[in-house]
Amino acid sequence: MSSIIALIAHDRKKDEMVAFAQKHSAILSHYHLIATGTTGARINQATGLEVQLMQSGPMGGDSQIAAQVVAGGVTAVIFLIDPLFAQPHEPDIQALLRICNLQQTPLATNLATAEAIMPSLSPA
Ligand SMILES: O=C(CO)COP(=O)(O)O
Repeated sequence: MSSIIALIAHDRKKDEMVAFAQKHSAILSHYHLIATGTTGARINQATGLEVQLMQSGPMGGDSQIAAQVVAGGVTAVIFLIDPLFAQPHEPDIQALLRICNLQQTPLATNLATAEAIMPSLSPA
């Protein structure tokens, strides 16, 4: 049974992610949440939601989430990407995007898409 949601946000998107998690905390609370380190800590502080923390993105957190997608059980990845800022770990980011596409895992890389897929994640 798929029951994991992964949450990731680049630095200049973290406030957006926190607001998103607050808005949708009722839905998110039904899932096992995993997140890159800093994003997950911010979400936990702001919402009280339990979040399994991976490494920070630049330290391999995106790769850990990619491995979880391969392992199975990830219902969706919400990854708020900063399109205006180069990341030192760009290869890891591209690998995560590729793995999601390979595995047919729903992947939102901007807030508009994240909002659009949330109704489909609402538990019956
Ligand atoms: O860099 C990231 C994703 O590529 C996010 O990592 P943090 O949540 O640790 O800042």
